[in-house]
Amino acid sequence: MTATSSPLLAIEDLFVRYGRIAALSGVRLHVDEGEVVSIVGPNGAGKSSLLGAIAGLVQPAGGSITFAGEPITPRGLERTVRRGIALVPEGRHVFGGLSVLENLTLGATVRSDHNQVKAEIARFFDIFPILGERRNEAAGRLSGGEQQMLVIARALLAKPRLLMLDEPSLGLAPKVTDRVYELLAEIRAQGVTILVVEQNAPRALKAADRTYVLNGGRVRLAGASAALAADPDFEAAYFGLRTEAAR
Ligand SMILES: Nc1ncnc2c1ncn2[C@@H]1O[C@H](COP(=O)(O)OP(=O)(O)OP(=O)(O)O)[C@@H](O)[C@H]1O
Repeated sequence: MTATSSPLLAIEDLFVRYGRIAALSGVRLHVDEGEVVSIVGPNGAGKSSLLGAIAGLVQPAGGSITFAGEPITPRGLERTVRRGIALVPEGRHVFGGLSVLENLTLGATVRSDHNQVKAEIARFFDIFPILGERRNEAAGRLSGGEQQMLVIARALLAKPRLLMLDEPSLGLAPKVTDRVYELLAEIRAQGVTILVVEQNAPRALKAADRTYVLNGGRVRLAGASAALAADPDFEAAYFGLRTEAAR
């Protein structure tokens, strides 16, 4: 058992390498239960590698990841889901040939409370009637925004303690992005902890309690999102420039 004050997710000195490429070099971060935490950074900063390591999909070259007091070792996604971690990867991976309903049902394969699952799917269709109306249509025919809602709902049906999202606003119009972030606020209100990766820094800073700025595989700046939004060093950290303080 963990002490109640321990973070839900704790990462110490994490290294990830792909051959000679260092994707992460000594990352340290934590996420407390009930928090929304964002990781922002440009292309190639190491954001997806970080989520991959937490999800047990990427083998770290060093360091430790602890979730709910237990070490995460790369043993595949199903094990991760059973642990209580759900990952919504970049790029809205719906099963295009399967129906909307079949996609949702797949998210709940680790559960045996089938009536509860049905009730949760019905609730989702209440919130997004358009997806309810199209429940028997192929998911591949939905718009990008609808597919994003569907993959988030599918991840939630595994009843995660930690929901991780990789660039949920990528390629979506601002209004659709608003809707995605409204959905995340509703999910947070249900008590789910959220770790969201974004290149869209203003959006992430608005949504998250705390933010880490990642660049070149290292955390360059971290703190309460409101404070970072006003920090004159924020842009320099994001773009990997030297900050005033470092000069
Ligand atoms: N499978 C891989 N093989 C080799 N290099 C990789 C692999 N995956 C990522 N990299 C490299 O590792 C570094 C970090 O990539 P990563 O995808 O984690 O960053 P990111 O911040 O998520 O970027 P993006 O926003 O472009 O997805 C980059 O230099 C990238 O080219």
